[in-house]
Amino acid sequence: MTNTTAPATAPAQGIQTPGMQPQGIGVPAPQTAPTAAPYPDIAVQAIDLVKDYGEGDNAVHALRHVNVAFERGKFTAIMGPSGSGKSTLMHALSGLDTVTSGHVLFGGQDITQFNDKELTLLRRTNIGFVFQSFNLLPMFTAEQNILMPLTLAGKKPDTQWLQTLTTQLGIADRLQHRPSELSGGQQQRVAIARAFIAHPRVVFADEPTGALDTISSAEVMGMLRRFVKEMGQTVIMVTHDAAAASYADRALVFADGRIVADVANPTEEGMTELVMRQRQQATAVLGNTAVAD
Ligand SMILES: Nc1ncnc2c1ncn2[C@@H]1O[C@H](COP(=O)(O)OP(=O)(O)OP(=O)(O)O)[C@@H](O)[C@H]1O
Repeated sequence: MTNTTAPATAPAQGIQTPGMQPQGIGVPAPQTAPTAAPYPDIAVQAIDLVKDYGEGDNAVHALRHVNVAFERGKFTAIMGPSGSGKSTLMHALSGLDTVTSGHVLFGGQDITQFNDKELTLLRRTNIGFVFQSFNLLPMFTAEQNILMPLTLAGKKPDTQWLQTLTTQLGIADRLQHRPSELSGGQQQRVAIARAFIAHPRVVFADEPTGALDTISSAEVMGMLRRFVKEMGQTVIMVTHDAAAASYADRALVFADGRIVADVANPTEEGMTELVMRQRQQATAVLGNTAVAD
């Protein structure tokens, strides 16, 4: 078992912004990296997570000792300026990328200790992904795309769940169409059905509304929210869209590899203001650096 440098508690980190209610989970962090789920309410947790790209003077510090726990059955949005570390955190939490130091507990298991085979199995059975560009396979029908995670895992299709999901998403009559015959909003709904088909513990969504118009975005976000509220799913979403973030139970704001705000029940206006402030601060820092240079 590996010793961690985790603090005694791992609260949701960050500056609590006036007028916004903080939502620190305050989960006691384990003193050593555990192999069983000690905190059943936590779906995934980052402990003292560091990710550096490159070394020495050229190193980019993408994650700077991030501590955060994501509750089961909650919808969390991650916002922040470009380059602040949002995607890096999501890739670390979902086992898509390695970290420099620290731990990721997924269902209580330290996945930073997993080998490639274990990570592939984890992603196939416990994680669903939704991407900005849908990532559907063009030669397959909508139904075949949705069932792909089960097909790859050699599992039988759960026809009842397929029907429930596609009815809820309003695509039950589009299942025999190929992606090119569907609108962007419909393609994203197919991608969402695919993300949930294998009953994953966590669905990670990376800019799910980035390629959609305002109306399709609102529909897709409403559906994600329903899956969380009515079916107890856990969703973690990176977004630049404050309107999308307002569907979440909680929003984290990243800046320069750190969580700088942790907001419960975010509103579009509140998140727009917060992210704007972070962007201005980042620009001011860049300006000062240029002057100093
Ligand atoms: N493979 C890589 N090699 C070197 N640097 C990288 C790599 N991937 C990311 N970075 C750097 O790490 C930092 C964080 O990047 P990350 O993609 O996590 O930011 P982000 O907040 O998701 O940005 P965006 O909103 O633009 O997608 C950035 O400075 C980025 O340039």
